[in-house]
Amino acid sequence: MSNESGAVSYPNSGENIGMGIKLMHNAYSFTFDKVFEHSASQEHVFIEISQLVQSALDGYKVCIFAYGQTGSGKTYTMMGNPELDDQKGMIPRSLEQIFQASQALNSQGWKYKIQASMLEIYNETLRDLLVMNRMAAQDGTSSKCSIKHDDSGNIQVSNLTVVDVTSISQFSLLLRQAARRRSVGRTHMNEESRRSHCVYTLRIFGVNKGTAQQVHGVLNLIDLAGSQCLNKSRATGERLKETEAINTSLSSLNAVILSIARKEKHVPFRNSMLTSLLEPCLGGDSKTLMILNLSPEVSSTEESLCSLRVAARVNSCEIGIPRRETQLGSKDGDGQCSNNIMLSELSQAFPEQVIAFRFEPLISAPKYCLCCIKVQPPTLVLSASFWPHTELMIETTEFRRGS
Ligand SMILES: Nc1ncnc2c1ncn2[C@@H]1O[C@H](COP(=O)(O)OP(=O)(O)OP(=O)(O)O)[C@@H](O)[C@H]1O
Repeated sequence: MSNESGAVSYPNSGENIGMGIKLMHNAYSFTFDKVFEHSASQEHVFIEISQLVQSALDGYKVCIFAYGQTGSGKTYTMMGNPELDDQKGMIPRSLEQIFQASQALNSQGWKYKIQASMLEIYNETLRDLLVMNRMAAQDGTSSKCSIKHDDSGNIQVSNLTVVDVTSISQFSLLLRQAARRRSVGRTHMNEESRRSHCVYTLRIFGVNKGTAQQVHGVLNLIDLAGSQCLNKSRATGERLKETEAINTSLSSLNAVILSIARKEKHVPFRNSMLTSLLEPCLGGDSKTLMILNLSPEVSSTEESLCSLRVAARVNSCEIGIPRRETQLGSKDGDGQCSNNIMLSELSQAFPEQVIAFRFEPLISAPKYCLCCIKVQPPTLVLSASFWPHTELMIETTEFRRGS
């Protein structure tokens, strides 16, 4: 099969196979963690991101977003056709994996609760895609969604419908409902263009009855509206207003990415709804992955080059250390752990390096096993296992961002 499609080609020798992409016959060349050729299947793409999805079940905040020019295949990649096995996109596949993996963990004492919410940002307004009474939401008689920052810097969306999801079929129904409600319009570039940014959120709460360990992970899957040159779009009226709003919010996203890449003190997260909502993913302790969709047509070269440059900048961003949200609930009687003592001992041993910790009583070990994940800049993680009245044991493991 040819390794060239329109203005885009892929190196077929050397160390960049599977990671390199070239535009306009080698005029511009880029390298990313992974580059898929146009013939790659949905399954093939999902294999690459499945480990990241899995880490939401382990208690991480995970954000996966698709970026690219209008008509380049973002919605196809993220949603695809959920009814057809080979065309299912990342969103239905992620939910299936979360459900299957959570069920497999039942045998180890884990019980999970999964909640879903779905919203779109249309012309700088938040719209709840799962609200029961859509008419009331549209005519303004129901409470409007808005972004709230709590005292600990976390972001909440007020008045957003959150649904407990108990099966894959129920989630599919919610996806269909959201897809029907998402703002779609016909444009010069795409028959069915999504005119909004869409955020699908899964909150995952896990409790282990045996160990009293709790995890709270979040999986954000985001299908951004497509960027589009105004003069190419031939948009007028409502479509023009939408295109301007989309381009403005994508410019804000680019400004945020540039600011993070330059390690500036002030990052302009609050300049748009999109960047306010993405703040915890881009500026915090999440594991974040960007999927860039490109149109291979020669006529799209200019847009493709802009998108590739944005992606290269994202690739160079250091967004912080992913943090796992997990804690040990108290256990009765025999199982009571002296957490505070152990933690303070450990913190004294390694001041300012302890960024996260988890308790994992091993089956055959004493109840007081503490596993501590420690970070030593730039990329080394020390993990220490600690039993009271025994020596601190330290081992080193390599730490990779985004894995
Ligand atoms: N890999 C693919 N295989 C088959 N069809 C595809 C693929 N990628 C995109 N398409 C088709 O191309 C068209 C445009 O794709 P899609 O709507 O996903 O683009 P988009 O980037 O989401 O556009 P917009 O930003 O305008 O919403 C759709 O008809 C879609 O089914």
